[in-house]
Amino acid sequence: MNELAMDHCADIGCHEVSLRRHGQRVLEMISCAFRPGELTAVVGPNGAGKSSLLQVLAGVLAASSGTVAINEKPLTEISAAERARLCAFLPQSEAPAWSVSGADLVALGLLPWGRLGDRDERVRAALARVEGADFASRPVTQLSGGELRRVQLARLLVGEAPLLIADEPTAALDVRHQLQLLQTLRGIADGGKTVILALHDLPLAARFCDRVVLLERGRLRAQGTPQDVFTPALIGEVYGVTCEFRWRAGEPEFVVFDLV
Ligand SMILES: Nc1ncnc2c1ncn2[C@@H]1O[C@H](COP(=O)(O)OP(=O)(O)OP(=O)(O)O)[C@@H](O)[C@H]1O
Repeated sequence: MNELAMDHCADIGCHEVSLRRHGQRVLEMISCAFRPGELTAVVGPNGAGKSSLLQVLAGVLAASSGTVAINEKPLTEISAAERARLCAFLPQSEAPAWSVSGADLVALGLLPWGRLGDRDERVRAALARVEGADFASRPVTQLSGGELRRVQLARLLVGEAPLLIADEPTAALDVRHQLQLLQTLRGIADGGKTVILALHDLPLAARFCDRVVLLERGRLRAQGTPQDVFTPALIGEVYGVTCEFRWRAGEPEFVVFDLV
């Protein structure tokens, strides 16, 4: 058996989750489920609650009420060490605290599994997935924004947690690396992992994701397939734009016409 694969799959669900931050209600009675084999995009306007929801799912923030459970076990009953083996999380932004090499930063993603004989090989393979071999020996404080993000993504990908949660993973990437990342994450989901992403890029979400969770001002506005959720009426209303979504052989063409 693979040395890392202790938990093979992760069903994660939240039930009536609400969250208050500094007295402000930022999530209100959110219920949704994420299954192995699925790539889900959490979308919505700025401030809708995407990062907050991802942090609650990853156990970084505790819900004010409601429950989050992985494989039907409440997150509150899962130890931090066990959670780290179940869930790899990439926050929206994260400045490097000190100047380690790219390879050492990626290797942090293996910490939940202790010392591994093939650490270096795993780190090399993860960096290769983001075309980041050249960053292995570079101090991370000397990388560009997109290069650093790719190293952080390699850290997300290096372990074998069955659940991957990434907050705006494509935000700093050029178009080639956005496509490459979504293809990689699609393949990871097809391999049986549960993958949840906050995304602003609706065409990318439509093209690669199985499911979309649409948040609006802390509430769950819609969830379903991209074709269910990405309708001009709904997206237009939630984002305050006029837009057109056309579907051609399952591929979306999305055009924003104007502000409303
Ligand atoms: N640390 C914090 N303390 C208090 N309120 C916060 C904090 N972080 C976010 N908020 C508030 O919570 C709400 C949801 O923020 P969140 O970051 O989850 O939204 P988001 O959908 O990820 O937005 P964006 O697309 O801009 O990243 C917003 O009203 C925001 O102002």
